[in-house]
Amino acid sequence: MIELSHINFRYKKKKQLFENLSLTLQPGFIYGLLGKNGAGKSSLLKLVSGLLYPNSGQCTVFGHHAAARKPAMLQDIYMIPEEFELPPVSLATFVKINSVFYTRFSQNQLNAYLAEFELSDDAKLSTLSYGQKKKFLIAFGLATNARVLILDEPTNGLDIPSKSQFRKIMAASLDEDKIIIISTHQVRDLENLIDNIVVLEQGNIIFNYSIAHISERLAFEYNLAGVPDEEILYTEELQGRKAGIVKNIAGVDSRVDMELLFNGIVKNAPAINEAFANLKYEY
Ligand SMILES: Nc1ncnc2c1ncn2[C@@H]1O[C@H](COP(=O)(O)OP(=O)(O)OP(=O)(O)O)[C@@H](O)[C@H]1O
Repeated sequence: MIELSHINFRYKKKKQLFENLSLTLQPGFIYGLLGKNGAGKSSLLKLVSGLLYPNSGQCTVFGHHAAARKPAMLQDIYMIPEEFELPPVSLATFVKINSVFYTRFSQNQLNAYLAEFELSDDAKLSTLSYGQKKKFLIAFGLATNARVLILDEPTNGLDIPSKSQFRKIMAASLDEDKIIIISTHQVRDLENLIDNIVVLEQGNIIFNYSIAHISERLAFEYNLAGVPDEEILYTEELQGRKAGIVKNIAGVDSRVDMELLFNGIVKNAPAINEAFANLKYEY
């Protein structure tokens, strides 16, 4: 479990970013971390991986204090940042040097992921494209079998077939011990992959629900003509029609449209959250 409790954090000479922020992330789930530019997503991920220290409050990762960055925690967490630099060595050399830090690293799994992404381990990292480097890091990160995998904009730079491979590989790699956090603006890339959505705005968590609860409480409509106003939570123009989010009165689970949902939350989080009143959690 990852537990952020009562976190206060500000960058030097900047205003407070997180004020009394608390968040619990459970194993066995893939979390989508969303938010506009500057909302605090990368900062939150850095707090979880111990790369930033809170001014007060604490973050624990499977019981370890993230900020202490002890080996026991570091071998259980792998973060793929949005921007990275890789040394000018072959994939195999990188793996040889870095895999020793991860006690559950599996070469067999790595080989399978590399094959899926059509990467050969004798290639030099410096000769790979950005998308290929990213695929390599995703493959390596998964093969570490760290219980916490953090991916910042993982599908950025991936072509369309690679995005489907990514979804397939991620979904298959999740087990009941793992926590996967994916931060992204490419919300459509998360469809059918994530279990929970956490939305940040100016350092505050403005939405935090599971996809199961969302599809139970909300419905996504592409033609709102005839829908009574009191059932409508959010509307936008889509190809000349009014699309939007409505209360799921029928109670039939609906398909979650991530883009509509995100737009709705950003425009009017209180109205969307209202639909989740009296929700009973069954963790
Ligand atoms: N190293 C830093 N020093 C000072 N301020 C920073 C630093 N990094 C981020 N910030 C500020 O903290 C706030 C949150 O930034 P952060 O990078 O966490 O947002 P984000 O949600 O990841 O944004 P994006 O979607 O653009 O990547 C922003 O106002 C940003 O200017």
